[in-house]
Amino acid sequence: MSTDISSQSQNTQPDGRVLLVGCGNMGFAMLKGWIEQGTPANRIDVVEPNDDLRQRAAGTGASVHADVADIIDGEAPAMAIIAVKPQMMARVLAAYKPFAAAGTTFVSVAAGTLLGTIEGALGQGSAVIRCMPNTPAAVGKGMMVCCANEAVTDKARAVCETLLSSSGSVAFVEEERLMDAVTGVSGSGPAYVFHFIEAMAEAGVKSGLPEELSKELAIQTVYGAAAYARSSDEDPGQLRSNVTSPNGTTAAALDVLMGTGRLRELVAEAVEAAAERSRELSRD
Ligand SMILES: NC(=O)c1ccc[n+]([C@@H]2O[C@H](COP(=O)([O-])OP(=O)(O)OC[C@H]3O[C@@H](n4cnc5c(N)ncnc54)[C@H](O)[C@@H]3O)[C@@H](O)[C@H]2O)c1
Ligand code: PRO
Repeated sequence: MSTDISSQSQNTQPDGRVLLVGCGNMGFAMLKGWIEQGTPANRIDVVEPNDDLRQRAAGTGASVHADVADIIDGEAPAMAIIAVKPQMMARVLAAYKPFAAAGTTFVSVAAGTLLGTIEGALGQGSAVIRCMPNTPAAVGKGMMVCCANEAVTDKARAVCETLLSSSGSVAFVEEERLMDAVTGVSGSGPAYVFHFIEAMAEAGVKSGLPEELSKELAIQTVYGAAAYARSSDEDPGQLRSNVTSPNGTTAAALDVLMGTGRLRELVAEAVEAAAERSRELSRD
């Protein structure tokens, strides 16, 4: 599903500034990732109306603005990343139409907002990429999945990949409908994993561990297992099997987790619920 465009010989740095619109949970996670991974802060503008969040963004060195009016008469950015709530997209995008007309490529991270809806709000023929990131982007370990409309040039696609890859892994899908399932797995996924960490830590306490120690064991176990799965040639099923001695402690636990109607079914149900909510948002 990924498109490897990073090997193209053309320059994939943006020919201009990068604009981030909305610097809440997801916007700030991406901003932090870009800057920590080397994107120069002095090339980034942020529009964020909330005073505290704008100050937080300013702390990265980016130029911050309370309102689009502060920048709309200036140079159009090469790329504008829109990270506001899906319900606000139409109103917010309308204010950025001049940039779209001037050739800015827009990257929307809004769940469930279709490429056609975004293009409609910015003006027909506008270049739009839909992206589903996740918050581990804040530490350079995000998963960003993108889908571009026909107006996006190969150069803009490559520039988008370069920018986003400073926050983690990037993949492109050609079929937009896949973005709903992507949202259910990697977009919302960190919340499932954080919940699993909470559950492991609570279970440790119930089994007699001190709270802080139990939390540390839960976090380090998830972190270590993910890092191992990432670097290993063996698939996760084999890695699980390697932990599981016949009739041992892990087997006793997996008898509980892998029973009929247990974790696999529960996760499938949760992922499908998120994907269905993404489809619903696209119909709003
Ligand atoms: N949080 C996640 O894990 C996550 C993951 C993937 C995608 N997303 C998507 O990211 C988007 C933002 O989600 P969030 O969780 O960061 O929400 P959030 O509420 O934390 O952030 C949205 C920000 O937009 C700002 N805003 C409101 N009006 C604005 C305007 N006119 N101009 C500029 N900024 C404005 C708000 O002040 C707020 O800080 C959503 O569309 C969501 O679907 C979020
Ligand atoms: N957070 C957003 C939501 O919950 C989109 C994916 C993760 O809607």
